[in-house]
Amino acid sequence: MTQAKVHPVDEATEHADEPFIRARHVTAGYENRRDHTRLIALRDVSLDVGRGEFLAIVGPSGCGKTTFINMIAGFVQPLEGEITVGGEPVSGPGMDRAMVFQDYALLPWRTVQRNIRFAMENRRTKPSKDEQDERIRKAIELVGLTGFEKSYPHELSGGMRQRVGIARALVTEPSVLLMDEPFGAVDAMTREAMQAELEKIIAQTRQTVVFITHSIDEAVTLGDRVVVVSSRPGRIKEIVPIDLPRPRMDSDIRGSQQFAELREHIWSLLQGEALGAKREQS
Ligand SMILES: Nc1ncnc2c1ncn2[C@@H]1O[C@H](COP(=O)(O)OP(=O)(O)OP(=O)(O)O)[C@@H](O)[C@H]1O
Repeated sequence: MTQAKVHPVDEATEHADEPFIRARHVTAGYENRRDHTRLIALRDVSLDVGRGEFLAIVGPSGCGKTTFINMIAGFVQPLEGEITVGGEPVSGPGMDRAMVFQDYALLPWRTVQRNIRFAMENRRTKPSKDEQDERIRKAIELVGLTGFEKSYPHELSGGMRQRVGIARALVTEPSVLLMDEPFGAVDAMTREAMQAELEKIIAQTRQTVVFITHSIDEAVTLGDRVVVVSSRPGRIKEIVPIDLPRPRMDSDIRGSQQFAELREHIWSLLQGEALGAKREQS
């Protein structure tokens, strides 16, 4: 893999006060046409994400995390409020935003190279064939899959498949990377390796990242800030700044007192939510 220039934390957060993604009083939900009811997934969420910031989101199952990033992606429209990216209201999907899914969402009949090319096909404005080839080569190099261009997904491990998913997201050179529990399906060791690689990749590409995870460790390891969402209908419970130096995969940082305190604090916020949800059900 190409050696990454790893940036210190103050560089990563220097733009955090210059909002790039803005959610203003966003409420989202889903209509049930059969019984004419409406489920509110998220209520009155306002949040700014700085350009180049890595924002991690944690919260109990069903609190609306996926709904939130689907709104940034333009797949779901808010019932109330507005989301803007780079000052423009989000009205649908666009090349400036790319999603990485937990289940990789690769096309099994296509090679690695052709899965990545897929992101640039069927677009109104797309790069020339030569430019596409060059971008695919670079993306494959960035995620460390050089030599596997002609492999099919079934010939790859889970971690390698997700690297293809990441390369496919990077190849359109989006300004925003949306990641929905991207390492949830890989084993614990691969997960740690992928976290380290993602940290290096983002240090090079400098995208703004919104990253959903169920792992507090992962959120503290990767995030410039961690948003803790309450149980459904999701609201922002607390935004925790993570002022740890990078790279965070360093064992001195992950084993530090400060890391442990942040983990403990987020855990206590989430524990309250899990217990709250139980009380509501009984
Ligand atoms: N397409 C849909 N139609 C109807 N209801 C939906 C739809 N998508 C999500 N929901 C509901 O909206 C709520 C929020 O779902 P969402 O997937 O956003 O939560 P989440 O926090 O990402 O959950 P998890 O952590 O389990 O992935 C849930 O109650 C879910 O059942």
